[in-house]
Amino acid sequence: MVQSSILGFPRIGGQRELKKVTESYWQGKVGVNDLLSKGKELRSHNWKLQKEAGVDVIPSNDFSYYDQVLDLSLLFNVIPDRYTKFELAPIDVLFAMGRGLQRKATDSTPAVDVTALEMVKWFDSNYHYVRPTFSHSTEFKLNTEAGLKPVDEYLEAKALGIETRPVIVGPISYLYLGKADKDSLDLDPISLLDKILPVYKQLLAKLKEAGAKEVQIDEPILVLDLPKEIQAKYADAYKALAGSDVPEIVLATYFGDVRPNLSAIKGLPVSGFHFDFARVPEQLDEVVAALGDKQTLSVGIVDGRNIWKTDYSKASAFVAKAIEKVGKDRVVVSTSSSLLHTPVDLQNEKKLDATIKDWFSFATQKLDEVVVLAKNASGEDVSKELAANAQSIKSRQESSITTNPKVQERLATVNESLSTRKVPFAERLPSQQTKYNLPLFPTTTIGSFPQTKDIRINRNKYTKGELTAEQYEEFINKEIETVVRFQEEIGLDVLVHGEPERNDMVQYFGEQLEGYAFTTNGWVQSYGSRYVRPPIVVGDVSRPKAMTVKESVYAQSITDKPMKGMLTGPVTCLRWSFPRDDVSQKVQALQLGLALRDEVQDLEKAGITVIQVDEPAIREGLPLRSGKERSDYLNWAAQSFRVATSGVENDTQIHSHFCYSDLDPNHIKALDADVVSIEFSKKDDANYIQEFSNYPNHIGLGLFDIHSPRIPSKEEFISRIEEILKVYPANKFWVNPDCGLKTRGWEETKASLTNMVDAAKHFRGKY
Ligand code: MET
Ligand SMILES: [Zn+2]
Repeated sequence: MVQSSILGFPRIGGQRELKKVTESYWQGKVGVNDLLSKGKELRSHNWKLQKEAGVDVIPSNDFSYYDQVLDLSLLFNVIPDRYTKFELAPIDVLFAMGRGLQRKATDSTPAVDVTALEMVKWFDSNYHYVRPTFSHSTEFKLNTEAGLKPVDEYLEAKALGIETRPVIVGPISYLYLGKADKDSLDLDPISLLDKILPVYKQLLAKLKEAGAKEVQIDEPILVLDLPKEIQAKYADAYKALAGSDVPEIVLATYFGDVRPNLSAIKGLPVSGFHFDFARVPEQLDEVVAALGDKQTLSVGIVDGRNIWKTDYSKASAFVAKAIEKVGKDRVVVSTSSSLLHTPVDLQNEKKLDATIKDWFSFATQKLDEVVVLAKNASGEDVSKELAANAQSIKSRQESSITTNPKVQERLATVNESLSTRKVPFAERLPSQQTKYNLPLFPTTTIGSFPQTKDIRINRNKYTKGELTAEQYEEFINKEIETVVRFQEEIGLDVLVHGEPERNDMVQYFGEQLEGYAFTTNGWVQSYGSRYVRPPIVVGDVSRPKAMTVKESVYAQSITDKPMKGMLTGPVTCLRWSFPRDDVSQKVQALQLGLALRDEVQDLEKAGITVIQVDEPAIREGLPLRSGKERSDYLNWAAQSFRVATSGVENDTQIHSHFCYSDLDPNHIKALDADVVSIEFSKKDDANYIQEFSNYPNHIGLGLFDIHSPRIPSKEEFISRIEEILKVYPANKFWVNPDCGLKTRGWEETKASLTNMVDAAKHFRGKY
């Protein structure tokens, strides 16, 4: 019998239950018991769902209140000292590491003020993990203060009558994805392997004691270009872990091609491997050749990263090929990765066009997909399911919704001159300086201001038809005015309108572009309690009419300061959508570039001549391995940005913005934006800044963390700027936060920005 499995299920709940309860907990509206019992309820719901769908191998410990990597850090006691000195409850230590904590002293508790740990993209996905941060004083041990999460959750499922396979990130990936803390910069995390292995071993032994027969250990770094030294660690590490005192180990990789690292995993004492064949089907022959004769092969063929229905006929043929090679008993049909990256349930979509909806499959539907494929491979009769599936696949292939000849004709006109500004930066700069006459250390923000409850309520009312278009516009204009007046009051130089009309920086555009479908409830976790609702590219993309001009023009009309127009760049629109799988990403990005080019030019015509085109997702789209695919990507990514932005006059100032992860300075330079803001507050890396010192275009290095409610003082800003000035010149130095402020409250926003502007003024006095 061929078995079915999944590598993980979304934990947020079909109605974002996890977000609601976590945020209520942070606000002190509910207690820790409410939080914990909601978590339990969600886990139980998800396990039962999988059981009822007939999934054979059901994961546990895929749940998390914030991030599964952070959970491991807490469990292994990888907790920098700065988080332990306040005697916080374990769950609060977890949240403090994840998002920072600033709390006034009370009679019984001391004041707390700690920044968050660094948050980084999980491979090429839009999920973020909290980076394990090690120092010489890190003392690995099982931190049992809050129980032992993997064991407790295993037992919790068992009590419901559900046998599960606990999942944890493996030791080499865990260390490799981490970094040294500020106080221990000479420390190479991987050197800690021998110290962490016994703790992993202890944990595995406890799982075995609890009854777990098998664990899923994720080693996703095996799809990266790994240095030989790292590859070489696998053999000994897994020899140390495996044994009769621990459960069988299934080692899982995903998101890419494992072949260049096959030597690292060949012969490991594990019971089986999981590979991502949805992404890289070509690796089948070679990975099979590397298997031992008893090792199982988990065939990740149902895409955990996208929402398209699996083509049963293709997938079955693939599974059959795998079976032919290793036999039925050793094949498990699985999702390519955890389903964390897909929305919970298509059935929650009431508004999707029925034809299009029939092309999709969300996490809950993917459960049925692995089950049907496994049954089919086992010889059970699933002919009804196969026939229905064939019908949906055909309907999509033959649909006219997906093609627009006009878009395709225009795409053919894209060339070098369409993607290059009229003159180089050095010649644009003087005309921009004359036009805007900005002081040294010009201050600006990244775009969004707090998305208050009031904004959400009014947007909701408008969506439901309870507000007319005029009423809603009036409301938005009032919000814009508040934001504009505040910025004038504290003396910011280049203003923004605050983006109150936008639910999300990608969805907002997706909803206005042709070729897109969007969901009402298709939430996916991005980080912590922040979820996004990616729109879906279903066909050729075009822009029927202006998308942002009205709000920007209104904002400009009420101030004399320059008003920055705000757009989301083509690559980010694509990366934060579910892309088509029937045409290349390059084609989709260039189509978006053309649509945005029209928007940029419409803004310019309307008098908005500072225009920011955000590209925070360029980095995450970078193919995980170096080589042709990566260099091609960099070319088309930069080109689509330039297609969008190069049609403007010399004195129009193009800004761009990057956040979330280290982007190679060369990739930023390839965009030729006049001003670039880069998230920087948690980086502390002088070498990185240095890369820009000889770059003529202007840079704003993010000066404070917008993911945290904490307020940096003016002095803190000053010393931060002083640090940067040691390696970066004052004459092209912009002053701005890390990113947009939409997730923050007004109180901290006001205080932080005021301090930031005051610090800029301090330096103007000195230069
Ligand atoms: C994730 S980048 C966000 C940029 C956007 N303009 C904002 O301020 O919200
Ligand atoms: Zn950002």
